[in-house]
Amino acid sequence: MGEAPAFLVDDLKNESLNGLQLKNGTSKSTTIIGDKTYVIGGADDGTLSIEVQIFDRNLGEWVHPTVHGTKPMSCKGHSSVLLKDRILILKKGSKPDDQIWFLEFDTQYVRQLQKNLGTEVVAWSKGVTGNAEKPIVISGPSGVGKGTLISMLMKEFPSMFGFSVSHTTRAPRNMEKDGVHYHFTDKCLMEKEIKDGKFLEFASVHGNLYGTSVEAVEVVADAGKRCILDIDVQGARSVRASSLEAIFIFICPPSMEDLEKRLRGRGTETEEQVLKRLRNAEAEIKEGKSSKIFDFILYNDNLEECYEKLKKLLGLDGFVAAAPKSAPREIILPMDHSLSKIDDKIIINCMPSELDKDSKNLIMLDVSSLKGGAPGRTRGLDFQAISSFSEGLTGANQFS
Ligand SMILES: Nc1nc2c(ncn2[C@@H]2O[C@H](COP(=O)(O)OP(=O)(O)O)[C@@H](O)[C@H]2O)c(=O)[nH]1
Ligand SMILES: Nc1ncnc2c1ncn2[C@@H]1O[C@H](COP(=O)(O)OP(=O)(O)O)[C@@H](O)[C@H]1O
Repeated sequence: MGEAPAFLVDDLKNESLNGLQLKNGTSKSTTIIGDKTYVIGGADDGTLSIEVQIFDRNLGEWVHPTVHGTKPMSCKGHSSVLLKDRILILKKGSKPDDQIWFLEFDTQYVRQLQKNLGTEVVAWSKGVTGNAEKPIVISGPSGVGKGTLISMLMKEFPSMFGFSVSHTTRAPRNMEKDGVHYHFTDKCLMEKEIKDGKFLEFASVHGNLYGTSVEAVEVVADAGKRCILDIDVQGARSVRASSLEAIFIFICPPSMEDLEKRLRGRGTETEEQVLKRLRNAEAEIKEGKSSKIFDFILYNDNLEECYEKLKKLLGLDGFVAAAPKSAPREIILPMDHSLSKIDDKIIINCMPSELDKDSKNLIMLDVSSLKGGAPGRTRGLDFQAISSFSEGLTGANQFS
């Protein structure tokens, strides 16, 4: 059984903190971690901003710079709760249909970035469990058929899968559209955005920079879809080492001759680029087969057969494409609520409304899956409606 509520703050009680510069009309909450006090303030003054100021109690001064949210979001009313090394901020609804939003603010991550120059290190996540299935990472050498297989999957299951649109510094091919196949960008800008913490992973591949932004994955998750990432082996390794749980699939060619034929047949690269990709392919295949990164290795010899195997390992064989997709679950967080944290569970106690005084409204949020790393991990958090605190702790009841 868990400890008593470990830490819970709502509303800044110590207004005497020196130098507190949050705008008028903001609501504030504080969380203390070690020798730092994190003051979270949100304004509803048209700027829809949230800021986090950090007060170093040892030094007796504010740590600069102030941290701002990456997405403009009203945060006039909020509660915050400490979770390991991050603060989870729950935005209170101001409209009846407001949903719960989380703001993850990873203190380790902030500290790390502050040493460099990043300031925008908080990310909002909608309180939707969505499609709880893991994202799919697909890797393999250039020309093996990754794009072809992904297109087939997206075409057959358009409402189930969403493609994570990567950033790249390489030039667009003839048929490629900006924002659809890639976000085409330049090296300086992408390097700055990497420093600012906007990327989940990035790598230099065939002489260009490629990366998956936090936002690219969020867009897919917001649509309640399962995310597919087409990234190279280095990127797969980074994702594997991160807290993003995914299924890792490596696609192999039947032979180097076939790979070369496909790459040349596609006709999108110059001779020099083809040779570079073929040279890199050998190392990628060796790494893909021997490293422990990948859960599955698929040989793309006959395309249709490979596609069927891909569907099978994703549990899609025999799936009727027309079957209704279950809607993402969402919960509504009313203005009046309180938070308790017990072990890895947060219990949100929503006060009954005037009209419905007898209703019990407890929501249990399981945050055990939250690990360290960049913000943006609250996606897919599981929540359940429960009727009592003890039920939440035994986990006996399922959300219905
Ligand atoms: N690490 C990483 N690799 C990526 C990303 N996007 C694409 N790639 C990889 O970059 C490599 C080159 O991609 P591309 O230029 O589109 O050529 P293609 O593999 O021949 O289709 C492929 O191995 C992709 O999987 C990304 O966001 N991160
Ligand atoms: N199993 C296969 N047999 C023959 N050609 C294939 C097969 N799979 C893909 N191709 C072709 O190979 C080329 C490269 O495929 P593509 O999907 O662009 O590879 P990748 O995204 O891995 O670079 C394309 O012209 C595609 O039509």
